[in-house]
Order: sequence, then C-alpha cells, then structure tokens
Amino acid sequence: MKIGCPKEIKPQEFRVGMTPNAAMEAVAHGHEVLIETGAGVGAGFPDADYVAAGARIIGTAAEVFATADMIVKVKEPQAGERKMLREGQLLFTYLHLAPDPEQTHDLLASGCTAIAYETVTDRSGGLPLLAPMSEVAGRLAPQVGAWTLQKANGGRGVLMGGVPGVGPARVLVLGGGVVGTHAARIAAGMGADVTVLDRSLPRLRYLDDVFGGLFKTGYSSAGLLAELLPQADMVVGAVLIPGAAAPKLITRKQLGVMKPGSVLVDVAIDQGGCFETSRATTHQDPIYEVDGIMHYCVANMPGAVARTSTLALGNATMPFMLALADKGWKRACAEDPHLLAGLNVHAGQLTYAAVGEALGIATVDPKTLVA
Ligand SMILES: NC(=O)C1=CN([C@@H]2O[C@H](COP(=O)(O)OP(=O)(O)OC[C@H]3O[C@@H](n4cnc5c(N)ncnc54)[C@H](O)[C@@H]3O)[C@@H](O)[C@H]2O)C=CC1
Ligand SMILES: CC(=O)C(=O)O
Ligand SMILES: [Mg+2]
Repeated sequence: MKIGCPKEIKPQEFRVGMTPNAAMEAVAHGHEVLIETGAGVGAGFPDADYVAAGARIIGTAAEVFATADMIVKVKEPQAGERKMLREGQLLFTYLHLAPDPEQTHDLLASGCTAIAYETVTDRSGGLPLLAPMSEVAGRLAPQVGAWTLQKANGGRGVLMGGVPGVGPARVLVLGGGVVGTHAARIAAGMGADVTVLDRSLPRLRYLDDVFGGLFKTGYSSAGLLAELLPQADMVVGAVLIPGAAAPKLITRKQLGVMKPGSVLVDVAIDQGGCFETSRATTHQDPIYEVDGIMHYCVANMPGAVARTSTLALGNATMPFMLALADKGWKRACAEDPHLLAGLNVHAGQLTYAAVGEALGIATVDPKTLVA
C-alpha cells in the first residue's frame, strides 16, 4: 500500500502523523511511505531521517493526497485538505466530528473511508489512540492554567502552590478519565488543592485507591458543582462521552458565582467544550475573557509539545496503521472490533451513532459494512 503523510497545516500544529520509526516499520512490511517535505521538522524529524527509514520525500501535499492509498495525519483534515480526499481513499487521523458539521459533510461528500483515532477502543473500554494525547493535554492543563492565573495574563494573580502562610490555588477537575487524572496529578504536584469530579463510581474508587492522599474526589452533580464553583481558582474541563458533543456543565450565568480572574481550561473543547462560554482558540491566541473569567480553549494542546506528543502518538497508532496497511481497512476492521469502532465515515455514509445523533444525520451500523 502507498501510505502518505502530509505536513500538518492547522495553526501552530507541529506534530506529524508518522515518525521515522513508523515509516521504517511500514517499509519493512512492504509498503511505500510518502512523506511531504518538512512534515516532521516541527517535531524534530528532518527529511533525512525519513529517507534513512526508507521513505520517499514528496514536494507537496497535493502530490501526497493524489498518490497515497492511506493518509496518516494528526489533526482533522482542514478545508483545503478535504477537497483533496477521494473515493476509496483511507484517512486515519483525529476527526472529532460531533461538533463539526462542515467537516462531516465534506468527508461524506469525498467518498473516503475515515477512521477516527478518538473512537478506536481497547479491551478494557479505554480509547488507546486518544489516551496518549489526553495524557499530554492533561499534564499541560495546570501548566497553561497557572500561566493564565498570572495577573498580567488576566488571571487572579494566584500562585498554584501558595507559599508558607498563604494557601494554595483551588483546582476543580471535571472528569476523572485520562485528561482529568493527569491534570489532577500535575496540579497537586504544583502544590494546589485539587478536587476531581466524575460520574463513574468505579472510576472514583480507582482514583481514591491510587491517589487517595494527593487529591479529593466527588460524585459529579449540578449541586456539588454549584457548591465548589465559588471557591475554585481554576476549573479544568475533562469530560467525555465518546464520539458525542461534550455536555455543558457550567453555564454563562454560573460564571457570576466565580471569583473574578478565575480560569477555565476547557480541554474538552475538541468535542465542543463543556462550558457554555467556551469557543476554540489557537496556540497563537489561546485565552480570552468572558464576564471576568479567563478561558483557555486550545483544541490541539499537545501540538505545543510536538516532539513528546508525536512520539507518544506514534507509539499508539503504529500497530493500527500497520494492520490497516497490511490487510486493508475492511479485513483489519472485520478482524478487530476495536479498530472498527474507529470507523466514522465510509463511502458517503456516516457510521458512528453518537456523531449522527449530535448532527442529526442517519447512520449505518459499521458491522454491516465488514460482514
Ligand atoms: N484540547 C486538546 O488538545 C485535547 C482534548 N482532549 C479531549 O479531552 C476530553 C477528555 O478525554 P479523556 O480524558 O481521554 O476521556 P476519558 O474517557 O478518559 O475521560 C472522560 C471522563 O469524563 C467522565 N464524565 C462524563 N460525563 C461526565 C460528567 N457529566 N461529569 C463528570 N465526569 C463526566 C467519564 O466518566 C470519564 O471518566 C475529550 O474530549 C478529548 O477529546 C484530549 C486530548 C487533547
Ligand atoms: C486529541 C486531539 O484532538 C489532539 O491531540 O489534538
Ligand atoms: Mg479538533
């Protein structure tokens, strides 16, 4: 198979879909790997590393899209990239379709087959291709939140760990999955007073068993949130209902009970965000203020630490990328229900129920496509 990896074009996105090691594995499996010139530079991988791995360097994204049977990326295809997708072509990347009707319609119109990293599952009910980036974004969230809390950036002027004689910042984490757990660990490590809310009791039990002394846990409800919100200096939005639009947990009206200069970090923004006042921002212009409350809503946070993120993502995607290349999407998905869970679009049909519900589009059961 011809596997193509274009350079990412989303603003300030420095990750790349294939590492030189991934390219080397694919070549060893008998595939041809086409990398757009400079695709890996932002993550510290010059073209020469890919050439040494046996890949071919291609001058433009247009040539990569025109030649490859499978496109491997990081971020959802941007409008110009979507125009280059074609019938029968396989796209393997993050998509986040539920909050993005335009992208969904373009993918359906292209006739391509699109497998979304964020909905591929594993045996334990986890999301193995989202997890590495959730680890990164979770660990970044207190770091960017702490920066936003600084007075010059619009924040309350509160130091995460406080100092002897002055108490620490209070951090509330909504959702105790991968993002939430990593955010809580780092915030607690910075010395903040941290509480994690989740709706899953097994998850809360796990967090209490493993991190009992480090942070507190609470069962997520509107009542408990209303109680904790006025005390919080920082709230991290880390909830997820896989594939679906994020539930709005904090309304604009509720900003009024928060302390002026408090910070909302909405990591769930890629699924539409879990605060009513969230709108996606970029690394170039990451924060804004609504009713005195600072918001950080960057939809591709891991791009800020492109090298760490590219390596972490590559570790997770490689076996799936190889299965797709070796077997073709149909057999690979027929043999692996977890990979089939990643199928969102095929030949003009939407195949992911939660996306269909969010966007009001009829879906087909992906199992019927591989039977
Ligand atoms: N902005 C960015 O750059 C990035 C964003 N993300 C996003 O972060 C979000 C979280 O991802 P993960 O932690 O990997 O998901 P996860 O599935 O590991 O965790 C989500 C948690 O939310 C909980 N939850 C669901 N509804 C809730 C509610 N109403 N109240 C409290 N908890 C609730 C679930 O029980 C689960 O424990 C996703 O939308 C993901 O796409 C992930 C990586 C990068
Ligand atoms: C998960 C995601 O959207 C990202 O890493 O950018
Ligand atoms: Mg996105």
